[in-house]
Amino acid sequence: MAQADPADRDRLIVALDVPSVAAANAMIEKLGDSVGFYKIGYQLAYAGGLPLVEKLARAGKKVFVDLKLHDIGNTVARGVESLNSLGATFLTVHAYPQTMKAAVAARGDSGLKILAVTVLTSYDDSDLADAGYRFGVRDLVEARARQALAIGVDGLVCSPEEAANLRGIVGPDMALVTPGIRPAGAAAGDQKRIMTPARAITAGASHLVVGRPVMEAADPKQAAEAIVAEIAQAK
Ligand SMILES: O=c1ccn([C@@H]2O[C@H](COP(=O)(O)O)[C@@H](O)[C@H]2O)c(=O)[nH]1
Repeated sequence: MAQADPADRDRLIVALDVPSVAAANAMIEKLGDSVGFYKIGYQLAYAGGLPLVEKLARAGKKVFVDLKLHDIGNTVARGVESLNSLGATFLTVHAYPQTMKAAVAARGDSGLKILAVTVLTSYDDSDLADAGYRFGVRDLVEARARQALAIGVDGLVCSPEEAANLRGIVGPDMALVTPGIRPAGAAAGDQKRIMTPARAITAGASHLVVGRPVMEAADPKQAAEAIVAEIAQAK
């Protein structure tokens, strides 16, 4: 397959959801140049994977640390300070005002960008009602996006279903990072608010987060390359 434009390639973020550093290294090796941006979340970070952030950054890859911080402001700030120097591009916090303010203040000018998780893509309106919220997904995502914008957060994690509406609210520059991506025919799994890569890009997503459709593919490299090709066609 022809070499992808690095700008298109870096709009795909592959979630390294694996149980060990050895499994992560094997997948990174397998994916080679097809992937330029990786996400490290709970599973790998808690299995000793945080040092991989620096290793990947030194190798010229971008890294999204998806720890979804949420605690009292002081603890969030100290956590962000510990992560500032790893060389990551993105760090997630939950979109609560105290949490977002603490994270934005603590990232300073380190270069780390704070992303606020609006409403998890595995949630629908009934999940929010079960959790005691009086808002549906669309309204809560929008309210949190407006708060994040006012606080100076660098980007939002949302479903691609909300991307077009949020792009109109936050303007062209803020990162809209969308999990819930499923190539045509792929199993949704526990994701409830999903779109194909092409539709997500057209809707205004800046980055697509993809885990299982790449990680569990028979040929992960081919799966990643197909998503990058879809991004290139849709932009
Ligand atoms: O709202 C959110 C926030 C984060 N995620 C993370 O993205 C990946 C998606 O993986 P898939 O296998 O493609 O479903 C995963 O690491 C989640 O923790 C999310 O899905 N939704």
